[in-house]
Amino acid sequence: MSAVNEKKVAALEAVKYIKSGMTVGLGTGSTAFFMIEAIGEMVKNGLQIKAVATSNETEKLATKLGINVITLAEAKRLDVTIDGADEVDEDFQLIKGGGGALLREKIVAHNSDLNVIIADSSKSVAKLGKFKLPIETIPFATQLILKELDDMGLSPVQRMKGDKAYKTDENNDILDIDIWDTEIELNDLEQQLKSIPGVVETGLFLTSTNVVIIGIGEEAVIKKK
Ligand SMILES: O=C(CO)[C@H](O)[C@H](O)COP(=O)(O)O
Repeated sequence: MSAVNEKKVAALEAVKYIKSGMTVGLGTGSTAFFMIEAIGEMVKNGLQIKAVATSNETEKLATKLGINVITLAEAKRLDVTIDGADEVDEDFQLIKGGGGALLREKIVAHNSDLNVIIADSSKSVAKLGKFKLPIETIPFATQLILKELDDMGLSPVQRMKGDKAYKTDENNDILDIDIWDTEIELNDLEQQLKSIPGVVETGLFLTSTNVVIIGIGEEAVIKKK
């Protein structure tokens, strides 16, 4: 079965967590797309929810599908958030941010009672780091952070869109770094990266995930913490 179908299988399983009256966090990316599409159908059939979007792209799609999108400030707290991931390991640790929405995604996950991650089978890994870890940086500091991360042996590459720097929804930059060979433990790495002034957030999601749903062939495999 194709990755696209596996994404859909995982998304359709995840939306079973959503009930009327809930406030729901909507993730970003091609897997989250199927979840948002399914919620749009459920809303047409009478489901009543409020939703917080993790990106402008997700907000646009959700609004188009008739989902009631509110701000995080209005929501205050979310019942459940469903989002994709670039990599997920056996300990529910993630790399996220391939789609550039890691900052809002991490804020929404932090403010959610339950975090459900959906992915196709290629995202399930024994060790994080084949996928380059995205780091969101303030443009004023980006070039100096590039040098600092290079000195740490993390081979940073600034993400580009054509010949211009890629910009996040918050108008920040993204540096993609190579953590595969680093001997720094992931929690320490997260702390070290976050301690560099100008680093806004990293794509390491180490503790927020409660449920992982992986599409494997026709089947949705559910793992709970
Ligand atoms: O973190 C993300 C966006 O910032 C996405 O969840 C991640 O990149 C996975 O995307 P996709 O479902 O398209 O593979």
